Parts: sequence; C-alpha cells; structure tokens
Amino acid sequence: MKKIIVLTTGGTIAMSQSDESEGVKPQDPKALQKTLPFLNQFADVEMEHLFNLPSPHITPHEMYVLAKRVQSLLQHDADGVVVTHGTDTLEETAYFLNLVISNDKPVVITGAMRSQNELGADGPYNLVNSVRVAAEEEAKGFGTLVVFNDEIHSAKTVTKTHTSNVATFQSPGLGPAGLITKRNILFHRELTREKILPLCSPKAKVALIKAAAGMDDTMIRWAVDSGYQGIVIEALGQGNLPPAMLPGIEQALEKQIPIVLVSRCYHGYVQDTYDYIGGGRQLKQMGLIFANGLNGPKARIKLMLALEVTNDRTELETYFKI
Ligand SMILES: NC(=O)C[C@H](N)C(=O)O
Repeated sequence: MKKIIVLTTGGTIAMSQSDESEGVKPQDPKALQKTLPFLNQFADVEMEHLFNLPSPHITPHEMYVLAKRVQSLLQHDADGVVVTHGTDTLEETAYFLNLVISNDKPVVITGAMRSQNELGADGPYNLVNSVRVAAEEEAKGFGTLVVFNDEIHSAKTVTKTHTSNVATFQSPGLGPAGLITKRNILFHRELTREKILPLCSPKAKVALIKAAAGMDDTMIRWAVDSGYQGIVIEALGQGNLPPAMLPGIEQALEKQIPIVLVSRCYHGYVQDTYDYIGGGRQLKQMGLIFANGLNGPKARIKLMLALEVTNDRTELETYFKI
C-alpha cells in the first residue's frame, strides 16, 4: 500500500456550528482522525495537524511553511501528500504549491463546503477521494491537484465559483482534468508543469487591483506611494483600461514597479488587440506584462514568488508566458 500523509491546515472541513453563537467555528482538528479507518482502506495514511486556520487567515508565509513540509515529506517516505484547507483561498495555496514543489509525487488539496455538523457534510468524502488520487500512479507529474466533489482540477486553472455549493471548484473553459467514480480515477488530459520557482516565504508586497468602468489611478498611485513592489491589474476584456488609470501606471513603471495584466473575464486571452487610449496595444508598448491562463489572485502569488528571483521586467515576463 502507498504511504500518504494528510496535512490539515483548517477550513470548514475542520469546523462545526457553535451551539452558543450559531456561527461556524474551528474545532479541534483531531476530529478529522475519525476518517482514518475509511482512508486506510485505500492507503497507509497518517495525519499531521499543521495549522488550524480559517483560510482567510492564511498568508503566503503559511503557504511557505506548508510547502516546506510537503517537500520534506515527499523527499522522505511519503508516496503522496493530501492537504486539507479552507476553500476561500484554497486556489492560491494550491497554486503556490504547484509553483514551488519540484517533486513529481502527487500533491492533492481538498476541503469542504459543509461543516462537520451538517447533514451531507462533504469533508470526509472529499478526503477519501483525495487519498485515492494521491495514491494513484497516474497522478504523478501533474503538479498540485485540487480534488473536490468527484472532480480533479489543476491548481493552475481551478477557481472557487460558488459561495456555498459543494460543486464550487471549476476550471472555467476547460472543465475538470479528471473524474473520480466509485471504481476508477479517470484523467481526461495530461497536465503540464510550469517552471518551478524557489521555495521561499515571499516578502514583496504585490497589490491586486480590479479595473471597472470610469476608474482612475488613485489606487495605483496609493500602491506606489505605499511601497508596493509589484501590481497585478484585472483589466477589462482583452486587456484594456480606462484612460484615467494611465498616469498612475506611468508613475509605477518609471519607478521600475512591474505591472502584470490579466483579464477580469473568466475566458479568453489578454492581447494587444485594441488601438485606442488605454487599449491593449498602448499598455503593451508601455511595458505591462500580459499574463494568460491565470486569474488575478494567482497572478499575484506568481509575481510575489518571481520577485524573489528578479525584478527585471524582461526576466519576469518569461514566468508569465504560457
Ligand atoms: N468552505 C470553507 O472552507 C470556507 C471557510 N471560510 C474557509 O475558507 O476557511
């Protein structure tokens, strides 16, 4: 049997509704050990409790501590690692792991939308499926995988799409990379790995700014004046911005602060199609880095990690090429 280590970090999968406040709160993570008899049907499973945090409390530093532990377990005796995590920032932690873990052994991340006390709680089921995927030979070399609601998604493409539904994790435009049935684990496509970045606790402050109709450059100028070292902008459509955002962008670029541009649309590419003030052609000429296949939060994680290697614009751009 394969040896799989489950690392718990908190989230709804480790929460229950409190009788006093009626709100959902963190519980003793050891309660998750009740699932071990089910998990041990599929692998030789051990559980380790690393943090017990709601995922809005997770920062890139916790992502680093987690990644270090995952890397060390994979280098030693684990055949695969499963991480349990809150769903709100799960995609960011998954992408961080995907970018820094060089080992080909499976790394799976999962969680729950329903807390432990709820009828039809999805946590134990997602955990069993995750152990099955982590113990699967075919899952090797695919980078970090998100297993949720009978589906397998790539850390790069997956995003939380619904605030409460158990089918929240989706890969817009692509669909799941694989499916889990009672008997089988079926991958629909090969997943390619991205260039691995150094495993570190990223220090750079990177702002994430979403563009909207009529917006000006106040937030960009604020980020520049507040010592941010990078900016990610979720632009309109194919990568266009309101003209009033441009002076702040010029100011940031003059100070050598890299700006990465993604789209606020779920599907499609950012590219230099439009030739008007604030259009993609002008933004590209100004020196913004166009990034495809990533949403804003994930582009921010990547820029934070890449800034630990370089702040040279041309070198940074190589990390954002598909
Ligand atoms: N379903 C969840 O896990 C949501 C919770 N707020 C968290 O991210 O910790």
